Amino acid sequence: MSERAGPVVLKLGGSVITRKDQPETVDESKLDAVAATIGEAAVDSLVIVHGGGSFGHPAAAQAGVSLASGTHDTTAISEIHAAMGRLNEAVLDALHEAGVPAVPVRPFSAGYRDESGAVVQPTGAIETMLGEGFVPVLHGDVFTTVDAGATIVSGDELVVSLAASLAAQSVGLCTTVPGVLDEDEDVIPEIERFDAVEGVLSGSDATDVTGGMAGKVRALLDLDTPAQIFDPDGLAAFLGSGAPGTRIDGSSQ
Ligand SMILES: Nc1ncnc2c1ncn2[C@@H]1O[C@H](COP(=O)(O)OP(=O)(O)OP(=O)(O)O)[C@@H](O)[C@H]1O
Ligand SMILES: C=C(C)CCOP(=O)(O)O
Repeated sequence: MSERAGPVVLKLGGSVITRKDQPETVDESKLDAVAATIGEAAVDSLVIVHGGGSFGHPAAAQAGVSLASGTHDTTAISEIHAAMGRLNEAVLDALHEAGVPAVPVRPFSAGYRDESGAVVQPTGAIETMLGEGFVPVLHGDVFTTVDAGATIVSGDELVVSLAASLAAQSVGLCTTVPGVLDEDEDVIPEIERFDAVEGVLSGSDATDVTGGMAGKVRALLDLDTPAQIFDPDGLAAFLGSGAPGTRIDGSSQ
């Protein structure tokens, strides 16, 4: 019997669904547009992860928390998690409006970072949700961390963890740029090694505690499944099994 293909794993970048230049501001038109595209796509097994945008990053920066820097301040932990909850609710509302059977998965209560810094994100509940025809919606979050209280887990890290543990059939990251751009602002078709593009990768345009495009490319090169980085104009193509934007494939490393 053929193995059932794993899900499509899709990241909605915080720079797409929020106005990263304004605190806790959803970009309603962009969010509704990507939700509509997802609702129109015929994808039978889909996991969505969204970023923190102007909800999570400012709250984390204010508390001095990042991928590597943790806190034991439970007020700060609760505030970051609550900010991400507000964004997760807005994303779920937009997906429901578009007819997507989305359900929330809150990483702070579902996983942790171990003593080596690796993300441990159990998938039993997520696999059961997929089996019931639901679309699990996770997000970058504050994340309990061995010997550091709580750090930040990025949506990109969750995408990598889920893609591996769920044997994703494809991985897509929808952000504000049509792909990873070279020094001439042209889309780089494929990236197989970080050092080949390090010079053109910088952080994000706004507050970002998880490394921006450089962090994204580095995380995706560790994946067994090639990933695509594209903007909302490429989303329909990606969900239709196309390969828009930049392909990140670290398998030859
Ligand atoms: N070489 C590059 N090509 C394209 N974008 C780049 C490059 N270097 C830096 N960037 C910046 O990276 C940003 C995308 O990274 P960012 O982390 O903001 O994405 P995101 O996933 O949408 O956000 P979040 O991490 O909050 O979910 C682009 O908007 C751009 O400003
Ligand atoms: C900053 C927080 C809480 C989430 C970070 O997730 P990302 O925006 O996907 O990097």
